[in-house]
Amino acid sequence: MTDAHTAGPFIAAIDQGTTSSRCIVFDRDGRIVSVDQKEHEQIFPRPGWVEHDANEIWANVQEVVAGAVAKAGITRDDIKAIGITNQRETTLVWDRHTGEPVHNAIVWQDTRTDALCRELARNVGQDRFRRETGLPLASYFAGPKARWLLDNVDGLRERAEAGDLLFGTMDTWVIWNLTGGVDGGRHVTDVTNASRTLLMNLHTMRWDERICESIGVPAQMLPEIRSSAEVYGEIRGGRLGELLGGVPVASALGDQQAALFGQTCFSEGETKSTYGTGTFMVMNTGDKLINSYSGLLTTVGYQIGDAKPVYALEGSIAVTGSLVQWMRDQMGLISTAAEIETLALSVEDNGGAYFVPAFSGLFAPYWRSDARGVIAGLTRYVTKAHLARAVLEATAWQTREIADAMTKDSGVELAALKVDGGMTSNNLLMQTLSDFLDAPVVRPMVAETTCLGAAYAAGLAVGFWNSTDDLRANWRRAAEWTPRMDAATRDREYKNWLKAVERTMGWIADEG
Ligand SMILES: Nc1ncnc2c1ncn2[C@@H]1O[C@H](COP(=O)(O)OP(=O)(O)O)[C@@H](O)[C@H]1O
Ligand SMILES: O=P(O)(O)OC[C@H](O)CO
Repeated sequence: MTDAHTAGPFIAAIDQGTTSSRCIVFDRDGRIVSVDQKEHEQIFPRPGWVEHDANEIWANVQEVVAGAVAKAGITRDDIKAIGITNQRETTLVWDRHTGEPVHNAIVWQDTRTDALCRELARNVGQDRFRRETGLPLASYFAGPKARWLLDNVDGLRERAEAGDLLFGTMDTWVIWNLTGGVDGGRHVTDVTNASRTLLMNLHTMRWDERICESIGVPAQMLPEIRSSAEVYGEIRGGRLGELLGGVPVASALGDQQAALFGQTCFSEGETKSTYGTGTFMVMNTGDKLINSYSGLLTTVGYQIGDAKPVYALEGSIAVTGSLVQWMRDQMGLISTAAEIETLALSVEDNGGAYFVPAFSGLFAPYWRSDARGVIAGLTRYVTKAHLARAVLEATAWQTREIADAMTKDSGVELAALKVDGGMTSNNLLMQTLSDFLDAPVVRPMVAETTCLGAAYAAGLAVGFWNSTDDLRANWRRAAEWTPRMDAATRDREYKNWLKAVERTMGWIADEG
């Protein structure tokens, strides 16, 4: 991967993701110099529960940083800063004296706090959470996960109240370890990650005492909230201390916000959508904190140093790429993810079938945990090729529903959608997306927008890049799709999709 024409200095970025950790070294033009990546175990102790071993993750992070540095053939003097981006919401509590996690990390997909969230909604009400934190009460977010740990691990609440325990999302865990761990590691998070806890007040960018109290998380264990681009500390101690001691740790952004940054969506109204296991569409809303009435999340896009925070609206879709995996692994209808395109292209249309993959309920814009998956419109005519089309269309329609909600909430029509992630290699899907959105869809040259965003923020913090204009100049289009579908067909198909969505609701009794 090393590019012989690339000269230093460089910025490194760590992406601590849901399935793997990776480190990428970038040059001043935002080009990739080297990559190293390692998967970690997905732990499923019970149906609906998903955990990660935080020690394994920290070991992997050290390994991939060392790996990327070695592949680039560079030393600490060549690296001006390191940035962090991470799977959001995944929650960890550890002992500040020993550095040992008290339990596995509870992953964002984990639904064990469903009942707790329903109870909080009954006792405290949804509105207050929405108003102050921008989020609906849902098991997706970090605060209730921390409360679950305090309620379910012996002696934890007492230790938390005594100030012996630290809470963090994965940015916090990685930064604390990078900057010295038990030996003075910095206990910080950034505004984007804090905005996914249900504990931060979006108006003040501080922990909201009343909300922390109603969820039941003691303030003593919470990290300091900092901007997304500033020096939090330096790499110190351990294996990475030897290799990169003194390198500033200079950014933290939740991975979807990092992708917004890496896609250089710096102006109000600019929107990106990342197509991986799930899909996350994020629109920059500038200095406007827009309360969503359409089922979106209000969140922080980024904050560069002392500048004002930039807000965003987000539509999160739980199942997109994972539906393609399901067709491959559970149904055996394809043998690789890429085959879904060939199969879908063997027919003209969906043959009347619509597939709503509400496997674990529906995220945005519905937030219904009582929904379950449905294939509607089946007749004897439908083949596996039609189903392949319906699978791809499901991703495109779910995006369309979120785009509509964003227009409703923000008053801004989507001018174009910047895309990234594994599914964007599917041309049919990208064309379908443009058709359903009736807007251009564009993909950049550097598909690793998440790491790139973290690198950009770290580079800005240490003056490696001077302004967001420098970064914009690095963005290059690799591909563009424009709408080809007539309006009548689009409207008819959209109505059918919405009818299919209705049929998913209320499948699980006594939830919602
Ligand atoms: N050609 C393709 N067509 C449709 N889906 C694809 C294709 N290639 C990969 N995928 C899907 O994209 C996902 C992987 O994308 P990636 O961005 O690596 O995800 P994540 O970062 O969430 O792990 C998988 O769920 C896979 O099924
Ligand atoms: O690690 P990813 O790419 O699956 O992203 C997870 C999201 O941050 C969850 O909110």
